Amino acid sequence: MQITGAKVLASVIHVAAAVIRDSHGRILIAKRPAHVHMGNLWEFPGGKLEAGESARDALVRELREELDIEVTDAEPLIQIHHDYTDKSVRLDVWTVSEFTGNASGREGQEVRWVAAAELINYSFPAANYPIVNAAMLPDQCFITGGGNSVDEYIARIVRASELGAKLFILRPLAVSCRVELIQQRLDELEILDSVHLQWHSDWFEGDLESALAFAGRKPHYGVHFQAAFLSSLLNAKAEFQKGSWISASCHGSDEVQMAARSGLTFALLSPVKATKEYLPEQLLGWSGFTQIAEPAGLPVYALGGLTASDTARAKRGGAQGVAFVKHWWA
Ligand SMILES: Nc1nc2c([nH]c(=O)n2[C@H]2C[C@H](O)[C@@H](COP(=O)(O)OP(=O)(O)OP(=O)(O)O)O2)c(=O)[nH]1
Repeated sequence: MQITGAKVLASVIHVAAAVIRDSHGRILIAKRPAHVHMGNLWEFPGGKLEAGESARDALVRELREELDIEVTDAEPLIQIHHDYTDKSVRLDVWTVSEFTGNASGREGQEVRWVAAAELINYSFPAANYPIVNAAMLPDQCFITGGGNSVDEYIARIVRASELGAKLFILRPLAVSCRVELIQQRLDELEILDSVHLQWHSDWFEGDLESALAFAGRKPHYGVHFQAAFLSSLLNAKAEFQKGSWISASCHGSDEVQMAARSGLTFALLSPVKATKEYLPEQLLGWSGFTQIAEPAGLPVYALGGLTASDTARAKRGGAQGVAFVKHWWA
């Protein structure tokens, strides 16, 4: 216990928790008992670290004790620091896709396998908002180039989705084209029902309200903003519609922190590696990226001179995954 002035602060409780996925991509959630902290809310299974225990070891032990499963592989997903009124927690969240055994509530707790998109229909503790986003987001984000013709633009998106792309940031075409035309063309394509489309704010000439309203049109729509919009987004936070994904491009620690405070779904952080637009001294490199992304408290994609083959490296460095334009659009 630490005493600062009139305030008595309990030390931070360090917790390891897991987003456990089955072979259908469903995620396991458990209901916290009524009498405990954050009782009756849903959680990602896990628990407190014991003295001297690593987060990974605690995760393996807790999942064995609580669910009767044996973890065979786990990778870090996101770290969250959250101050509740009565305690502060640090949640080390991992993705577990490989385990043996049939998960059951060994301590009598209700457990449920749910589709990632359904997570927003469950009540979690306040700290879990970014964890739910990280659980829903894929590990690659495809940013479109400008495109000189509508047909070519649509064909490239279809081709990428056929190859497994799940998240796109749609930048406006280089030629004049109304957003409704692209929307209509994309809505006709069944293959795009299961992908997420982040419409770039440039489609709306920087009009925040129109952009947010557009994002609310369909469950798989969202809107992506340049960093210049971050302070307006902080003010507009209350207007974000439940389920709409709102994202922003960031270039440093202050911007990423503002994106997190605004409650954005995710951020892009660049430039990690060399691109034509940046001088060598402006590059973050992987260590610079990790310093900003790891404590950010929201999912962050690494961007700048990267391709899909950098995904594992990015995740090791605290990223949700990688974002890229050139290697799929050129
Ligand atoms: N496991 C888990 N804990 C969470 C989540 N979100 C969240 O705010 N928490 C908080 C609630 C608690 O304050 C703390 C976890 O403590 P806990 O009481 O479940 O830990 P434990 O199983 O080791 O508990 P105990 O029986 O040993 O007291 O973290 C979550 O998604 N999963």
